[in-house]
Amino acid sequence: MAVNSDIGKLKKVIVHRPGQELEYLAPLYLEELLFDEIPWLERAQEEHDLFVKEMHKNGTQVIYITDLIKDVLMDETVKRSFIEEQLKLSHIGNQLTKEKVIEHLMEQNPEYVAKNLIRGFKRGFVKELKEPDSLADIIESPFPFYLSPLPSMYFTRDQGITMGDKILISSMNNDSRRRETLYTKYAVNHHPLFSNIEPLMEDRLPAGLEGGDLIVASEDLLIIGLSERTTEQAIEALSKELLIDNPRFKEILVIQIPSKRAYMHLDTVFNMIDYDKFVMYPGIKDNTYTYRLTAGKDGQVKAVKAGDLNEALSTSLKRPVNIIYSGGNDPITAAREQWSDSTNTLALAPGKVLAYNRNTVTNAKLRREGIEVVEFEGSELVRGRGGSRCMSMPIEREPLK
Ligand SMILES: NC(=O)NCCC[C@H](N)C(=O)O
Repeated sequence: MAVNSDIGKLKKVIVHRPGQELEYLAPLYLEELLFDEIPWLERAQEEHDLFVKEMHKNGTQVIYITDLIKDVLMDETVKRSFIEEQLKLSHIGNQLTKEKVIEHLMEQNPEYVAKNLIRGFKRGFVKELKEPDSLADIIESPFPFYLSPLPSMYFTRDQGITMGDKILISSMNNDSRRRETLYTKYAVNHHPLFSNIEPLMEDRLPAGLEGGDLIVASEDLLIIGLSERTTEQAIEALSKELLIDNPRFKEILVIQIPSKRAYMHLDTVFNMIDYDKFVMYPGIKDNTYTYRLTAGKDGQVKAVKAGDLNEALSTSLKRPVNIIYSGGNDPITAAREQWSDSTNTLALAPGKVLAYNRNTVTNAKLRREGIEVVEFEGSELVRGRGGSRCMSMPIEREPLK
């Protein structure tokens, strides 16, 4: 089981079917939970099922993260530790209340725990467990949750990245997404599915490194986005690990994109779709910078500016590359389709991508450039600001020829 590219035929992938967490979204705290709009759950689930169906047609094994967690929570010790770690990151201010919630969850079956820690718990829930008599229980607060919902849970890409036979658990930039990675961590550490995949760096990664910023371009080359979510500190720590301490790549190419909500990760504006083809949102062309990181002679990572993106990619991949601009030649269309994740396609195989059908101009352009585009409807899913790449965590791809 390994991932040595971002385009090899997709064999196994981890996803999350959106659940009731989307019904806990409300306008007052949308920004805090990193959403811009409120999706309609039933339709979002139907769309997600279509997304999964297309992957099945491609011969991909699709695994739901909640199923993995249900399995690992059968062990009572693991269950307690998972619940306790989740609650450490909660808004529950009173220790007794926290203990009551832990005991309540320990009495529930693994499915309830796996799903409801994603859905979240409202503050009013405490009344079912104990007299709300502590200051923390009764305090007036505009935020109605003891445990926030995790509405971005269906963007499994961001939660972990398989590189070769190792997996890196992301260190999320925002508090509101931090609990998501506990699902990945517990699956990786306790589920037999991961018996051949080792975790990388464990808890040694500084905050600010999310999967949407990483592209395993080849066995030798890792591309990392320096973005709103991924910091230079985290990139430096990861490069030291991957280039010097436990060398896995010959080179890391950093692509710095504008730090902006609409482009929160590299894969919202730039993506690899074939051996030599990339799709990119043209609106960031003039504000994108590249840096090449390699192992220096002194046991330190050496960074140099890598210049023009096309040249940098060609040099790193040792072949000429074709950067295909999304949205046609019209800046308004390009910006509209970027907002709807036109570049956020998932490679099912080299030159074959899964994409939202709404990005008609980009999809037509990709086809003209020889890419096979498989479409699905994602009008509700897109409201969370992510496409098929964001919604998938590949754990096995066929090696490239
Ligand atoms: N790789 C991605 O670009 N993921 C999309 C994440 C969307 C989520 N609502 C967020 O803002 O973090």
